[in-house]
Amino acid sequence: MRFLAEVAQAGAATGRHVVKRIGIIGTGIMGADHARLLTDAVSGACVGGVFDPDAERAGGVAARSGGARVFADPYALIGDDGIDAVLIASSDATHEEYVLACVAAGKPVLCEKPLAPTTEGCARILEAEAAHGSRLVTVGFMRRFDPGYTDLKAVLDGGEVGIPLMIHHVHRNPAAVPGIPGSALITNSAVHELDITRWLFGEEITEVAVHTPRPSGRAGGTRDPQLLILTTESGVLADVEIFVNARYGYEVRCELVAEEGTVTLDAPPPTSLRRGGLHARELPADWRPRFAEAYRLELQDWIDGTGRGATAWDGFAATYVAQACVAALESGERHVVGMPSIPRLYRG
Ligand SMILES: NC(=O)c1ccc[n+]([C@@H]2O[C@H](COP(=O)([O-])OP(=O)(O)OC[C@H]3O[C@@H](n4cnc5c(N)ncnc54)[C@H](O)[C@@H]3O)[C@@H](O)[C@H]2O)c1
Ligand SMILES: O[C@H]1[C@H](O)[C@@H](O)[C@H](O)[C@@H](O)[C@H]1O
Repeated sequence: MRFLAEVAQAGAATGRHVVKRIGIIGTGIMGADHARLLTDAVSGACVGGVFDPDAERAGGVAARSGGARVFADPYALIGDDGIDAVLIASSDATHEEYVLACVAAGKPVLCEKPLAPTTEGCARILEAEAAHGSRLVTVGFMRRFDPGYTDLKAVLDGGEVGIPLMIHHVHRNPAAVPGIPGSALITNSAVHELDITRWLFGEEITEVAVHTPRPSGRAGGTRDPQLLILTTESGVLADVEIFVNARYGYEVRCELVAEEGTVTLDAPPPTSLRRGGLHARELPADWRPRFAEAYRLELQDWIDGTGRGATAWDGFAATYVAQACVAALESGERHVVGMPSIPRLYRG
């Protein structure tokens, strides 16, 4: 984020240590976790204020963040002179209105994924940023900072395994809210694989298909699991198994298949137990332990203004492909994505 970089430079020039005061909107699981990281694990930042409709929850996070202010109005937080940048971790449907308010106020904003659940909502954000004239928005696709994914990309980009042909993704959660629509598996969960596939290969997804086996009896009527088949511009085939009621734990892994070899991204930690005829490794209950380092690096990058995070365009593109996948799920047919061309603000 250019603004945060400028603040840092100003601090360096005057010899003062500048701490950016972050306002957090939404202090549920992710908002609380980001507040903890900003307070304890990220340098150059503090939590300046929080808002959540659940005032008690907001108060608890503020107290654990060194006594941050609790705002009664999210727009007052966004407009406050004591808040340098905003982190949005409220529910998906609320992201658009808060991101637009941040852009209107000229404040850098890190918005949890998805940027917005609809392409229309994402497009309104692109228009607002274009009218502002520079990038303010970062999207919380934290896998771009996960050491496993960055290693995999380095091997691929270094040419060590040659031309990529296929990638197999597995994304499993232990349990989801019973009966959620099948589309939510795509827009809320598989959207990570849509982003990471674009990022890994540096190209767009052009065609999608979605297959469903008989649904798990544990899914309360949801079409779960699903198998997404994606084709990229150069002809790489990516399959994504998304299974949000897998019961046994949280797991994300993948295997890249290329002309000269394969690269496997397995689930950390590396420690495993051999005992009584078994070789076992503990699995986390959710994404926070699995991607702890990715969240920390993502936040540090945002605070430092290095700008490696996903842009509003990346947020738009992921939602655009997700919408094509939802159409493919509903029709049972293959869909051509037809991605619009990238606006000038996001080129290069
Ligand atoms: N990057 C990741 O790996 C990751 C992981 C989990 C969740 N997420 C995303 O983070 C966001 C939050 O997810 P969560 O798991 O923390 O959910 P959560 O339900 O635990 O928290 C959401 C919070 O938003 C608050 N909220 C509801 N309506 C609001 C409004 N109008 N204004 C402000 N706050 C409002 C709720 O009171 C709640 O405290 C979601 O968009 C989700 O998709 C990202
Ligand atoms: O909102 C969460 C989050 O984005 C996690 O990273 C993902 O693994 C889950 O499937 C999803 O429900």
